[in-house]
Amino acid sequence: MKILTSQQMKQVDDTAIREYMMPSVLLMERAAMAIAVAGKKMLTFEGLSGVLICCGPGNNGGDGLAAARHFHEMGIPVRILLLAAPETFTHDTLANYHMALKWGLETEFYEDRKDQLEALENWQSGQFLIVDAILGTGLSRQVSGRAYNLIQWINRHPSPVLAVDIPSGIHGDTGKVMAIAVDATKTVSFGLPKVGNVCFPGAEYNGSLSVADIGLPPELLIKAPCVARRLSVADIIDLLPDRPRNAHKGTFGSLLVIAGSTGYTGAAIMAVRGALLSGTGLINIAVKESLNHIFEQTLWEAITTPLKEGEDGGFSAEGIKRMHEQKSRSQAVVAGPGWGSGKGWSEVLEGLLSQADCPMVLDADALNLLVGRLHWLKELKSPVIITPHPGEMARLTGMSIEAVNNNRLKTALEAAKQWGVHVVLKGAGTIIASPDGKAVINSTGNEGMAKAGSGDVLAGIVGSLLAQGMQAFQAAAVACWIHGKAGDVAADVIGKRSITAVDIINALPEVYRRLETREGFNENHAG
Ligand SMILES: NC(=O)C1=CN([C@@H]2O[C@H](COP(=O)(O)OP(=O)(O)OC[C@H]3O[C@@H](n4cnc5c(N)ncnc54)[C@H](O)[C@@H]3O)[C@@H](O)[C@H]2O)[C@@H](O)CC1
Ligand SMILES: [K+]
Repeated sequence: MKILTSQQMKQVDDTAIREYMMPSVLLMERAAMAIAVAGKKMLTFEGLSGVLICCGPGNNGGDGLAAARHFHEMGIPVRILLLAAPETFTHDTLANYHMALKWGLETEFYEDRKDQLEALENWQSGQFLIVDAILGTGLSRQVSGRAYNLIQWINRHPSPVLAVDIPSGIHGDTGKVMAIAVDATKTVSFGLPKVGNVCFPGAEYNGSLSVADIGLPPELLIKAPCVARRLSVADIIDLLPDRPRNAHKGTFGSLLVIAGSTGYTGAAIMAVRGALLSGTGLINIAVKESLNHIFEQTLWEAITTPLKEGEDGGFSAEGIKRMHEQKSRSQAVVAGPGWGSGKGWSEVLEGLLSQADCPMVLDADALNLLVGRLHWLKELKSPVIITPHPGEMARLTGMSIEAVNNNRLKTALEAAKQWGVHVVLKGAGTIIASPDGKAVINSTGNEGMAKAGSGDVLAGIVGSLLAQGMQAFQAAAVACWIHGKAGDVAADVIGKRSITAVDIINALPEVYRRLETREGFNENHAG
């Protein structure tokens, strides 16, 4: 599914209005009907007896005013709170304001007075639904003053909240919370989801997210430029490499994992286990000689290449030579998990990047080594995928973690373009960005996966799919989906709190089994 910026969505709306002769009030009417249908279900489900609709001056408020008519026609008591004077309304919002009056509805101005809100609280004995039509994709500045206070009141009130298009206060292009945002129970977005609906932190505020058809011409939606996409189960099934019946282990590629050091052997083991269970034919793990016995004993299915150690981490010159020989026999490399901070690893990394003759995943300590050495990524011969979490991304870019998180999509896209690598910016709603400007926002996974070792498993899955011949961007996006889904499957069985990286690994077979048997997964648009 496509994800649009506010501007891209507006372009679609404008083209529908100008070139497809769709009156803008008709689009608003369809949007309002979708809100009324969703709202009616919430009223029934929660046993509520009225709808309080909070309307801003823009078209988002117009959707709310039009929805008021539909609720009224359904016989549901409606109360309309206006945040701005009608003189400031957009054309269609004003039209719907007048229609609401003609339909016999009353409106009241939000005075920002305590007694007004106290009186509201007891309306319908407090049993009402709140419709948030304060701000939509036209949000352009920090929320302050009366709008801030009303949103604060909405968030404190026990009523369920239905957000129109996007929760008010979430920036449509970034997902950033503009000082405050409505914490919705459900959000109905129109046409296609906006970045703010799917990018965290904004995505957290949707509650459950659905996308309503408001009658925009299908061919316009198909042609519409988008800033990112979201992969469905069908996409994942489509993208996964075929497994021919007459395959041999060479068919499924050979992966070299360069990982682990004293204190961090677990990281290497988890990366290899993630890769093993993702279908690679042959896995070779390049490790320090002194640690070899650990891998021999724990990773029966992998081959180990014990290498002479360097003075401060990494390998000796002879060890590095052997590592390159092994690399030349591999279709993909995973480097970095559990390296530790020894300076010797920088030689290993520089060598890998200067002779990058197969696709490579750089994770964890390999990323820390790249800080201040991003020029090593210049003139890469093969695709490189980096998998930073926001902290690593902040160190790599020199931005603050807050700045990274406030614009995750743009940060990943710009880094990918500037450094010429594929970027997997981890965290809720992982962003996968390519150097040529493509992006995917991942929909799977849960907070239970925020545990040490989880990233190592992901690096292993990406490496495995690369070794099986997938293109770098697709391998990264599919791996993130599968990794997240394994976390979701694990959460279903043991709950989120207790999930460990090993549980994610153990859930991988079930994820692949369901994909292979095309067994349905519950799609969750809100991710
Ligand atoms: N034809 C269309 O374009 C359609 C638009 N639709 C709705 O229209 C919305 C977009 O409408 P608009 O572009 O009018 O934008 P909004 O309705 O989001 O509001 C923009 C207004 O809010 C003000 N504003 C911006 N930031 C503010 C802040 N922080 N605090 C207080 N006021 C602020 C602006 O000055 C402007 O007056 C969508 O989210 C969707 O709900 C739907 O009706 C479907 C069709
Ligand atoms: K809204």
